[in-house]
Amino acid sequence: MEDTEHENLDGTASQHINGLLGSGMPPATIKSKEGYLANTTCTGTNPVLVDRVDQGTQTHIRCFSPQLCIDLVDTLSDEQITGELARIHDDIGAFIETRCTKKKRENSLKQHFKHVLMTDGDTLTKRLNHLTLNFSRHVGEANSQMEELKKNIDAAQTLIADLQAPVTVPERGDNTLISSPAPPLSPSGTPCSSLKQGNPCPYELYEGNPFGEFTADILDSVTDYDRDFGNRKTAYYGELPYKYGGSHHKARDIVSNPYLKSIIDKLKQLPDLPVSSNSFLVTKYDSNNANIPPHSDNEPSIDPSSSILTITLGGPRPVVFRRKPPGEYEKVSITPEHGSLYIMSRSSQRYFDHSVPRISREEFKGTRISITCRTLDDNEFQVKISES
Ligand SMILES: O=C(O)CCC(=O)C(=O)O
Ligand SMILES: [Fe+2]
Repeated sequence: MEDTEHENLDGTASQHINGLLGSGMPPATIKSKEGYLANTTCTGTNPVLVDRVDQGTQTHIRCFSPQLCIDLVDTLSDEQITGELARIHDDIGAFIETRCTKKKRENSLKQHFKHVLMTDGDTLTKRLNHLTLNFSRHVGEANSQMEELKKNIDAAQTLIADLQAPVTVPERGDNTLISSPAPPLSPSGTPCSSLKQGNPCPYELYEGNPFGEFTADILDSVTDYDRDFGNRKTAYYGELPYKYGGSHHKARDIVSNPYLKSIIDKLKQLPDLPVSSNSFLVTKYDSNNANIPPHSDNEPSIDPSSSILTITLGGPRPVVFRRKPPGEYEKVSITPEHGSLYIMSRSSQRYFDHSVPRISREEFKGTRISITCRTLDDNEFQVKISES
């Protein structure tokens, strides 16, 4: 900080010592003639300079202390006071004439240092405000950089998960799922026939309708939906919380929904289908407008080796799969029947998205409820039940 000009009490201008406490600046020297207070040869130790440690830089500094000056005025001799005043006032003759008594001169000197003290106080406040402002700006910038970093980490984790997932490069004309184990295919014809030859199929149908004995109506009546997305309602059950696309579901024990549990128990007993799912999302499509937009189930929280199994109960709704660019934007759709199960691999999410689009009123044949089962990874992206 530079030395500042300030008005003396009597209206004359003089530079004053401006070694701000804590400012880290070296103490300024008194302007022309050295006064008694700051004159080391006079006092031996230069008492108006105090040692401080600057908090910002942790450096040791010597600061001018106007308060110490005020305290010392009482100890000065007449001659010393006059010397100090001479340092402050250019026209000392005129000054002495108007303030003749020693007491008055003492007071004048004290006033001078009080003024310095206050001016320094103001400067300090301004500087502090300035620093606070700068600091908040830096904190703001750091926060947005942190957000950006989090997004990048998420994206990187997804990429790593995708790369680590077992990918079976399909033979030309091989329309099987992009991972093993492959469950039995539906006898109802070859799926994915509309995909270009050589492109792997994003789903596989489990043979038959293993969940035909269950009903959408009963499941609906016993299910406590925890999210209403406007276009669909969902209820989540699982031992870990589940986070996707800006939504967050708390962990909820599936035993609280015995009907759903009996459906999952059945799923776990299906032959040729090892199920390690620990996360169950019930989604209700109760009108022609109900839908889920195109998306991929590619959250880092889903175990890279997880299969994504979807059980359908109730009315038919087409599920559309699209091959992601680069390449052709091919579409393939299925209409899973009541009681059926379709399976996607986690790795297929890298190549395809899927959706349940709106349909016309005429096409709507009743509420569809799907149960999507996934294996969530108990990794850093998940908060344990106890913390949720
Ligand atoms: O209802 C369906 O078949 C799809 C549900 C789905 O894609 C999801 O929950 O991520
Ligand atoms: Fe999905």
